[in-house]
This record gives sequence, C-alpha cells and structure tokens, in this order.
Amino acid sequence: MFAAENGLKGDPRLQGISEAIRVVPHFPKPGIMFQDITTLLLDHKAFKDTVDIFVDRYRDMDISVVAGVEARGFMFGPAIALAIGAKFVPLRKPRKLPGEVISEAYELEYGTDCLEMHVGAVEPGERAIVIDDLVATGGTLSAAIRLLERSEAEVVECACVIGLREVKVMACLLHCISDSAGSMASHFTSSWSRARLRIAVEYSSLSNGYAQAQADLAAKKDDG
Ligand SMILES: O=P(O)(O)OC[C@H]1O[C@H](OP(=O)(O)OP(=O)(O)O)[C@H](O)[C@@H]1O
Ligand SMILES: Nc1ncnc2[nH]cnc12
Repeated sequence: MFAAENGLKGDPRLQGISEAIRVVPHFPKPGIMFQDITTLLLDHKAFKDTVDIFVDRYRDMDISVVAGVEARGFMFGPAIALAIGAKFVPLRKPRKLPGEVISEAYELEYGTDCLEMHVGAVEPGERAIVIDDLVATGGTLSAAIRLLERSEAEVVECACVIGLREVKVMACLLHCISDSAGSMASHFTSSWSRARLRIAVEYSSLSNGYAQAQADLAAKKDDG
C-alpha cells in the first residue's frame, strides 16, 4: 500500500520528492498540516522523478484511461497519460464540465464535495487508473472509482504522490463498520484498496516540519 510495500523502498528518487513537498501548518484551517505540492512542481528533477515513478509502473499495463482528480491530479495526470499512451479524463468539481455528466458526492478531511465526469469520456471495458496528489481519508478516490465503474471501466489502480498516515487508520476503522459504511467507504475497507493504492511518498512531512507543527499545535491547545 505504501512506498515500502510497493517496490519503491530504497528508491533514491523518493527522498528528493519528499523534500520538495512543503508542509504548511494550519492551512486551510487550524490543525490541518497542508501538503503543498506546488514546491514540488518548481523542482524539475523532483517533478520529473514523480511522473517517472508512475510511468514506470503503468507503461506496460494496458491502461487506456488516466483519470485525474481536480485540481491537483491535473498536475500529474496528463504527463503520465501522454507517456503511457493513454487518454486523460478530468474528474471535475461541480458545474465545471459543459456536457452531460454523472456525479458522485464524498466527504473530505475538511468538508464535503462532489466530482463529475463527462458521459462518454470512458468506454465500457477500458482499463483505467486514477491519479491524485494525495490521499487522506480516501473519500475523493472512492468517488472517482465509483464514477469510472458506473461507466463500466475497470479501475486497475489509484496512484497518489502522498499518503497521509490517516489513510491507514481509516482503513482499519472503517473495516469494523464496513457493512453499514455504504459505498463511499467500501473500496477503502476492502482488499482492493490495499492491493491497488500506489503511493510514492508515505508522509512527506517527516523531513520538513511536521513534528514541529504538531508540537506547536499541542502547545497552543495547552495554552488555550
Ligand atoms: O483522501 P481525501 O480525504 O478525500 O482527500 C484528498 C483530496 O483532498 C485534496 O483536494 P481538495 O478536496 O482539497 O481539492 P483541491 O485540490 O481542489 O483544493 C487532495 O488534492 C485530494 O483530492
Ligand atoms: N493535509 C492535506 N494537505 C493537502 N491536501 C489535503 N487534502 C486533504 N488533506 C490534505
């Protein structure tokens, strides 16, 4: 599921990628350690290494659809799609796509949202991957999977640059309530999620301030 378990352990590219991701504490609200991939995009080597890791993985897997999640999946998905000879399908936030769409709502670490996909963008039987910058609770990826599966595509794998540690916790927690959790959670409680979630960097912030930010937050709570 994580880098150490999906063949990337020891990959010399990972440290540079991890170091290029900035952590912004308390954005967009207190307690959120925001993983900012815009600094990764400024670093040509780290950006290319990130794309290459996924291209290496998917180039010979007969993938014809790379579905990217708005907004940050759009920054990695097209480069991967071009390199592996697949089409890019944008999964967009509500009311952005002009044609007929199907929609899926989901919950976020901070709020709720909805993803939409154009009807006809994907043909039944196509093999797809979903790309995003980060997985936290897995709600966004679950909505993306549901959109593709409603169009009868086969979702081979989801790929993210960053996996927050919470995703492991969520998988464990949701496993206990999977019968009542509904479809949003079900993909991330199943063996599917463990086998088919590829993450380059487990938690980018180990080297760039997460511990300090957590300590700041704890101190603030003690004061207040
Ligand atoms: O695993 P989850 O808990 O679902 O969270 C992950 C999602 O959250 C972020 O996007 P966000 O919804 O903040 O949208 P944005 O990229 O448009 O800012 C991130 O880019 C993922 O898409
Ligand atoms: N901590 C985080 N950083 C960046 N994007 C996110 N999306 C959900 N949680 C996030």
